[in-house]
Amino acid sequence: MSAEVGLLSSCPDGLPGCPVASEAEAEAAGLKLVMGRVGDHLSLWVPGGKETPLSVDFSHGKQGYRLDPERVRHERLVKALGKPKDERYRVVDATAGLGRDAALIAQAGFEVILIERSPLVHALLADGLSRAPGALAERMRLLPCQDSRALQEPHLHAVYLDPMFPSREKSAAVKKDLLWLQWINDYPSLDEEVAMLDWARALTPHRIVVKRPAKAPSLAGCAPGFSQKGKAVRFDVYPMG
Ligand SMILES: C[S@@+](CC[C@H](N)C(=O)[O-])C[C@H]1O[C@@H](n2cnc3c(N)ncnc32)[C@H](O)[C@@H]1O
Repeated sequence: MSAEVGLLSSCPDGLPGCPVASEAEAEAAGLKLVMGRVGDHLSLWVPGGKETPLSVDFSHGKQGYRLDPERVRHERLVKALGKPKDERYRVVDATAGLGRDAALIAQAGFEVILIERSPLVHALLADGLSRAPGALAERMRLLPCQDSRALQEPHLHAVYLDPMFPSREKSAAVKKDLLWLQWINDYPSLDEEVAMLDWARALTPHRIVVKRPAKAPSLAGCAPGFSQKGKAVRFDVYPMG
């Protein structure tokens, strides 16, 4: 079950959560997270906590560094996607989250369609995209908040999937933002994993790429054609022709 989030008045309208007048009120109510604006960034944080609030920023911090064009081509995700063929430059990121992987894909030269079904995560992502540098924002199109399986989009180079997977590490070792995402999102069941892979196949992209923790079983128990393996994560590639 997803944790309830305290919503300050600076949040966009219509988000699921519990309206609060202040961070202190959210803390007193025992809410695990609170959302509101910190400067011009829509942000999520632990009320009364010491951690830096989480927001989406494609220009600064770690994300800005990862998007350096020289670094991008060495990224395993970009290698897993391969080169576009038949003039197909579009990739659907069906589990867009905070848009970090989508930004890498866009920076590698693809047009990315981003889909995110969690309204809170979607709001953070939309806010980050509204401040993204023009060249990057032009290649990233965020669809309204929805389940990606509603989408039917032909002529794709790839469908990219990065569904939540329960971390085997203790909470302290899990990165703060990943842990907070785990609090507000549910893990997919095996049936949902199967449905996700079936949906991706039905779009007939050149390939499907799935991000998994290094030691996790493959999505829906379906063996990939090959994998780009790293220490912590791997990218399973399902070539489709
Ligand atoms: C692990 S996060 C993705 C992180 C992302 N790759 C990034 O770079 O920030 C998984 C996200 O997928 C979203 N998600 C899972 N299933 C989905 C579906 N069927 N349709 C749309 N979004 C989905 C979840 O809400 C969650 O935010």
